[in-house]
Amino acid sequence: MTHTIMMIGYGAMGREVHRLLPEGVVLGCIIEHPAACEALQRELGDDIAVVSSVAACRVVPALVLECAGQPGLRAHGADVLRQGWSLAVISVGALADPALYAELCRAAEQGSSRFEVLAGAVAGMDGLAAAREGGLDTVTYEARKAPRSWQGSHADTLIALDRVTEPAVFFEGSAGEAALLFPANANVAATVALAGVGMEATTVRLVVDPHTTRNTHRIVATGRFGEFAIELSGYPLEANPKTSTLAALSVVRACRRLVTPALI
Ligand SMILES: NC(=O)C1=CN([C@@H]2O[C@H](COP(=O)(O)OP(=O)(O)OC[C@H]3O[C@@H](n4cnc5c(N)ncnc54)[C@H](O)[C@@H]3O)[C@@H](O)[C@H]2O)C=CC1
Ligand SMILES: O=C([O-])CC(=O)C(=O)O
Repeated sequence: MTHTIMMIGYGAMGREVHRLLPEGVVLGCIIEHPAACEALQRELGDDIAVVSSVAACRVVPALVLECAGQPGLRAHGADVLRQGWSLAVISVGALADPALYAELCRAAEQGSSRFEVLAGAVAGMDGLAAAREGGLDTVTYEARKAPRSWQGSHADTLIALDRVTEPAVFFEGSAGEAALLFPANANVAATVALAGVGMEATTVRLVVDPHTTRNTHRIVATGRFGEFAIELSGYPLEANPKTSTLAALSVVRACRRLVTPALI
């Protein structure tokens, strides 16, 4: 049996996910910016429809993968859910906006559908969400990336990225603030918050490190379960140094779950 999926956004991550789709999963439709549709349709040929809205999509996807960035989730997420289609979300930071979160929940109720928050570039979200059931005391999250990975973000206004010679913390605040101020770089802050103690209570530190080529994520949690510290040092995608390879792989895993009887 073949499962047809749809993708919102076909940038660095979308292309990597497409390349690694498991056997039995095919990409049937892509939603992209209107300006990008024609060239992308030419590039991909007729087997994949490239459209600019949910309404124009002629396939009924088994799963919709949002790989479009926070504005893409805002633009199309609710329409997908109202259609009754399952949505896997990678631009999780957009959910730090309570109005969007509520809109997506309403749309899911209307369409009898659901959206899944993907773990993305980090690990341990299963353990954190389980620990929450017993009560969590503190959760902190630190992201450490090279200057080129922060370039073009809000970090440019906080620190001279091209002049740092030692690791430097340029942002400390809540997960909600981080996720919305750094839409292409701090989605994980919102993921950790949603799995744990929420957008306000999750403490976030963002670090620029001129000595690293990795995207490193460190999560420390304490609670009734005990405590854990997880550090994940990921390779950035070549096509976009802001984005970790593992984030794309977590989208591939969501597709794998369509074709395996045992869910892991
Ligand atoms: N949860 C996580 O761990 C992570 C999440 N992300 C999220 O994934 C997003 C995608 O990452 P990349 O592929 O590396 O970014 P990218 O910038 O290479 O690709 C984004 C694609 O989405 C398209 N797009 C933008 N707005 C759209 C809209 N309104 N409708 C349809 N398509 C639209 C763009 O044209 C582009 O092709 C990031 O912006 C970020 O929000 C990235 C890394 C980690
Ligand atoms: O891919 C990463 O390392 C994390 C990232 O960009 C995000 O949280 O938005």
